[in-house]
Amino acid sequence: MTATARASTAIDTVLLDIEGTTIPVSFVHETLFPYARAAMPALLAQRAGDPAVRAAVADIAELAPGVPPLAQLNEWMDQDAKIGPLKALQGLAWAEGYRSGALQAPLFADVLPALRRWRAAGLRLAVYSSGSEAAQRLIYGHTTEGDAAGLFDGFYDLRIGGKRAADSYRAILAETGWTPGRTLFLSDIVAELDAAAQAGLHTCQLVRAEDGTIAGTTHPAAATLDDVSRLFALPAV
Ligand SMILES: CSCCC(=O)C(=O)COP(=O)(O)O
Ligand SMILES: [Mg+2]
Repeated sequence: MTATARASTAIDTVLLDIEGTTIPVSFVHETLFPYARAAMPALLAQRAGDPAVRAAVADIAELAPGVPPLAQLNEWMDQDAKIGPLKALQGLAWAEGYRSGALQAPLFADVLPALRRWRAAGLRLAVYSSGSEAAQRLIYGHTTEGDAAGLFDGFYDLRIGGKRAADSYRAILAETGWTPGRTLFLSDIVAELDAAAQAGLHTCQLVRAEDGTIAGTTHPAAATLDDVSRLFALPAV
């Protein structure tokens, strides 16, 4: 693996992480996660008949037999566990926050202009996050700069597998038919980039000053999506 981008490579698809890549870690950890934690007891009690809640509770019972669902969810939230039923229920909790206007997602300032430019130039854009597909559509549908969800062609979540496993990226490639050598994965987390690189994708680490991201040494690094444009010869300002 090399930390030098191959600028001559014709990238046609950009797959993006969310937290720490397009949206500050602080928004997820200091706004979204506490909002979901506070909403969880009422969500379980008042919407127990909702098929999505029932399915998540059934998944919890299978993963943690005999543990009360709320206790298990609190433990997972304490651990920041990336696990399907927690992510599904967090997404349901956030839906109400976005609907009421209590939640609005702050994109890093460079994100929307770059995504619009890339998209206008014909690049395919997709999201891969541990947050549920519904939560991904919500966060991009309710940014402080308006609805940006339409910029993306695909949304991939834990259904495909965890972000630190190379097989997850292989599964996305198998499902979409994308060419790995023309696909660029952007994330702030080196373990995720390592997994994507193992599957043959190009990688670039977003090292966000606001998040205090620690730069690795094994992937090209960029402070903004404009830097990504320069490193990978994507349409730039
Ligand atoms: C859909 S925004 C919330 C993201 C989330 O729940 C999370 O755990 C962060 O995951 P990511 O894979 O984007 O780092
Ligand atoms: Mg991230």
